[in-house]
Amino acid sequence: MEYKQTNDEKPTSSKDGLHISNRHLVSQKEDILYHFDLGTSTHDFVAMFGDIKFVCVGGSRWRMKAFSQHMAEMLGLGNATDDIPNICEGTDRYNMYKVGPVLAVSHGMGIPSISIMLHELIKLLYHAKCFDVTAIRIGTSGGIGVEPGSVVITRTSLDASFKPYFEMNVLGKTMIHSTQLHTCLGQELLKCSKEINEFPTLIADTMCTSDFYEGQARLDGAFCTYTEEEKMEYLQSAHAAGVRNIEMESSVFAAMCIRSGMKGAVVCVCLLDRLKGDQITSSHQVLNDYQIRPQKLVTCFIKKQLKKALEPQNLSNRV
Ligand SMILES: O=P(O)(O)O[C@H]1O[C@H](CO)[C@@H](O)[C@H]1O
Ligand SMILES: O=c1cc[nH]c(=O)[nH]1
Repeated sequence: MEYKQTNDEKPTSSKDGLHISNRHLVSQKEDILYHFDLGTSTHDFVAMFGDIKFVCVGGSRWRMKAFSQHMAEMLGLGNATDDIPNICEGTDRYNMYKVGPVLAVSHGMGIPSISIMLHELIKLLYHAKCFDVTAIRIGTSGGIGVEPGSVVITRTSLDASFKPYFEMNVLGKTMIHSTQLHTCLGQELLKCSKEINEFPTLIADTMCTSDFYEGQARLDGAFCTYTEEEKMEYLQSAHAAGVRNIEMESSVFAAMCIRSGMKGAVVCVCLLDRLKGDQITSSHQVLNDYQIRPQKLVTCFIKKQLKKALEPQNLSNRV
């Protein structure tokens, strides 16, 4: 097996904006973002998206719509009950909402789904000439040794063998990408949680798996080849390696933030403690309350950043 470390990737084009590293794309006359149903010949990306500073992504389309409605109210750009149009209504793959400088996009479940979305999102921001963009995944996860309802801000995304990188097969070769999230951004988010002071929040490593059942050592999938003791031993070794939650997209999200030059953070609420069980038994109301926690934290962070950008000493600087 051949390994190729790609962290020395040279951007083919970046100016001071987002990096893309694809010389083929630069010479292409038109770029169709197929899964967004958007294209550079049919849409004016600079006019539509040029002011974007924050991109928030999450698995569920309903969560991302509710988040953008909440954001509209918090930024004084509307009411939480106002309808916000889905920019990608021509396709049922992903939903996209824009509220001022904040773009909210759903990504479905798992690495392949978010990876396709991120390729098109990064190209969208590049074509729109966006710069200094912060990307945050707001999600749900299974905790390891933490109280349900706790929010974990990811330090590094680890794979199922607790390795701190994302492996991808390209042309039959294994490419390796770093999965460390932005340290200062994580600290800023933790500060916001302290200010909100409504739910426990911690910075820790997150394990990213390619499956919800066997991939996360559950005993309640359609198939299971291990004992309860083996499951517990695996989860305990994840805990010993520094993992405090498990989800399914953080590795490629972290890798693509680094490759594109976006500051990236992953903020996930824990729906249960996997050391105590596998099934998610909380009521809809409790789960809904949990799901809102990362949104509250990220809204607080974005509001603070926008306020800071408007302070006289920062007005000449970029957000
Ligand atoms: O809450 P979201 O963002 O969907 O993420 C988590 O939930 C899904 C599994 O239920 C996986 O996609 C996992 O990463
Ligand atoms: O246990 C869980 C809960 C949410 N999402 C996951 O990936 N795992």
